[in-house]
Amino acid sequence: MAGETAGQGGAGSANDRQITGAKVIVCSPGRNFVTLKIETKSGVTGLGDATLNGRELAVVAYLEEHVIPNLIGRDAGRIEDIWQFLYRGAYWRRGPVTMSAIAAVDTALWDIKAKMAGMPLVDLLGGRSREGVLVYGHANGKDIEGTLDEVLRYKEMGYRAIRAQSGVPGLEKAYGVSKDRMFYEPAGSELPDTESWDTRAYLNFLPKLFDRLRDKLGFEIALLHDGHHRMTPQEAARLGKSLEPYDLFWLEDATPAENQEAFRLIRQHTTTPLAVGEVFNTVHDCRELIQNQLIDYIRTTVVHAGGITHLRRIAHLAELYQVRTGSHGATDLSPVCMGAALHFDTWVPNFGIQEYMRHTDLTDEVFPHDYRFEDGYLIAGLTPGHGVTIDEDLAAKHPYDPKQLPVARLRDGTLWNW
Ligand SMILES: O=C(O)[C@@H](O)[C@@H](O)[C@H](O)[C@H](O)CO
Ligand SMILES: [Mg+2]
Repeated sequence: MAGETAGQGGAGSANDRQITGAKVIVCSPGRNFVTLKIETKSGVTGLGDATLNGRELAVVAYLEEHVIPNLIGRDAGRIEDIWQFLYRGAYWRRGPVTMSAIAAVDTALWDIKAKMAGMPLVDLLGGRSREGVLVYGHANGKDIEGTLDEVLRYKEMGYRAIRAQSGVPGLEKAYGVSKDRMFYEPAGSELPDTESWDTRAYLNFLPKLFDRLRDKLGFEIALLHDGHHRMTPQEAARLGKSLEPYDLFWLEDATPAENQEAFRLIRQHTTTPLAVGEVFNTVHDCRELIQNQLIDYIRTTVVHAGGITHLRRIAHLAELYQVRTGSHGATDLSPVCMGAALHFDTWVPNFGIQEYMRHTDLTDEVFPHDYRFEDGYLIAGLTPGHGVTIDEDLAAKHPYDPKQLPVARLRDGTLWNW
């Protein structure tokens, strides 16, 4: 770009920072991941996660057709300007596909900038606010005793916070209960499976699960639960109230949050902490929730909420209203997202907790990384950048495998929120 000299866009010269190429790597080491790799003239490259579970190829097309051609020749150091170009310049703003594509670019550019500055991403963001990032794991079972066994197993593994999801009597399937004990992969078929749902059965059952868990565990371990968008506000209020004796760390996705006002009704009835936001893509999806303190934790992520640049804006707004971060971290967010998220989590002042569903060993081989689990925390590494790379040869051995998320229907056949 005309008139640029070293220092205007960060480490290295503008020439070094010039974007010379970018490519999308799609792979499926057990599940699908979409990764954007940006190359600069200096040879320094950066990675961003662009995985949108069940809609992966939409983001691939968006990146390849509408984003990458606009990146070539730009200064990789101008992260904000590129973000604004991709957001405002798109005209059709917001939404999961657009914001996941922008997120991948943004994450890769932050990775490049930190590498060129020779520092771990957390230092570029402002330095460590904590040594380790408190994480929660996913324990689930087909019934109360099965779930209790899994919660105890996660406690043995060193987790200090554990999400508990159980099968519900009378229902063939329930959200969050996996066939494979460690790795819950809901996108299990090329076209959506149909799962049946009965909210009343769930509402009458769940307090019994947490009563048993607290009776066995006591109150030291933080317990979480994901309602996964299934309840009406009034039903969520009833559940939150019934769970108060069990001191949950949070009740997540209590009701669909397109209508942010719905949380006011839940808030009036219960002190159970509320978390929401894994499906949000910009600050506009959660502004009223945060400003009216209708929630306690915001679940937005690096990969689905516009990258580090936008997630930082959401966290700053949340900080003003004493809302803490609690980023989504399911297995359908790649290790690239987890790596960047951990640097963000280690810096962000109003940190709450980080979801950590653990990836399979094969996924970790495709995405070598320097973060590690220790005594209930994840510790971000000291490698310059976000600390995650990709083994492209190994990735190429695991091609895309079309999968979609399930749908849910009530007993009368009504299509419901999965
Ligand atoms: O909180 C969670 O981890 C869940 O809501 C996710 O497992 C979610 O169902 C998947 O990420 C959807 O792809
Ligand atoms: Mg969730």
